Amino acid sequence: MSCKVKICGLKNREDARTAIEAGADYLGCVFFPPSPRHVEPQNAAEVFDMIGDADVLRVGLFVDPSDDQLMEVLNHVRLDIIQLHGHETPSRVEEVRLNFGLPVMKALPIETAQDVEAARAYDKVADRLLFDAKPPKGATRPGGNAIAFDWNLLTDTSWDSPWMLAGGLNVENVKDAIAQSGCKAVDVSSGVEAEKGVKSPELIEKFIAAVKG
Ligand SMILES: O=C(O)c1ccccc1NCC(=O)[C@H](O)[C@H](O)COP(=O)(O)O
Repeated sequence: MSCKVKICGLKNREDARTAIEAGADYLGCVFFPPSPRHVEPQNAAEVFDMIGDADVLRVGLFVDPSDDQLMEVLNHVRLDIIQLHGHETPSRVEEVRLNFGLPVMKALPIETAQDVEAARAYDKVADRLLFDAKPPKGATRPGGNAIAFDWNLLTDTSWDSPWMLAGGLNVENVKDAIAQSGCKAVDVSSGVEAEKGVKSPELIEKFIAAVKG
C-alpha cells in the first residue's frame, strides 16, 4: 500500500480540488488565528465540501482548544479527525475523544530521542500520532514551520497508534523521509506553498506524485 498524504493549511476550494484530484488522502484546515493558514469555520466548510463522496478525510487542526472552541467549529464543519497541535496532555486527548466522539490525532514535537520516548505517553491514548519537528524558540506557532527533524529517530520504532510524519517535507526530500522513517503517511504544508499561507497547485501535484509515483 502506498504512503498516504495529508495536505494541510488549505484555505480555498481551488486548492482543495487540486489536492483531491492529485490523490490526497487527508485535507487539513487550520483553526489557529496567529497562523497565515487560519480559516474561519464557514471557509473550512467550503474547502471540505469539495471532497463530496471522495475517499478523503477532513482534518481540523487546533492548538490547546477549549471545548467551546471545538464546538464552535464543529457546529459549522463536519470533521473526520481532530488534530491537537498544542500542549494537550494524554488525559485531555482522551477527554476530547469522549466529549466529541471523533478520532484525535495528537501532534508531538520531535527533536531528540527523548522526545520520541515522551511520545509513548500518547500511544494508544490518541487514535493517531503526528510526529512533527519541535518549533524553534520564539516561534509564533507550534507547527507549519518548514523545519525537519532527524527522521532516523523513528527508524525501526513501533507504535500501537498509526502515525504520520510531518515537518519540513517537500518534493525533494519526501522519498528519503519515507525511506528513513518508515512512515506510512506524510503531512505537508510549507513545502507545497509558493509563499507562507499560499498553496502552489504545481507543488501540491508534484509532492503527491513524489509520494505515490
Ligand atoms: O500550519 C500551520 O500554520 C500550523 C499552525 C499552528 C499549529 C500547527 C500548524 N500546522 C500543523 C501541520 O499539521 C503542518 O502540516 C505540519 O506542522 C507541517 O508543517 P510544514 O513543516 O510547514 O510542512
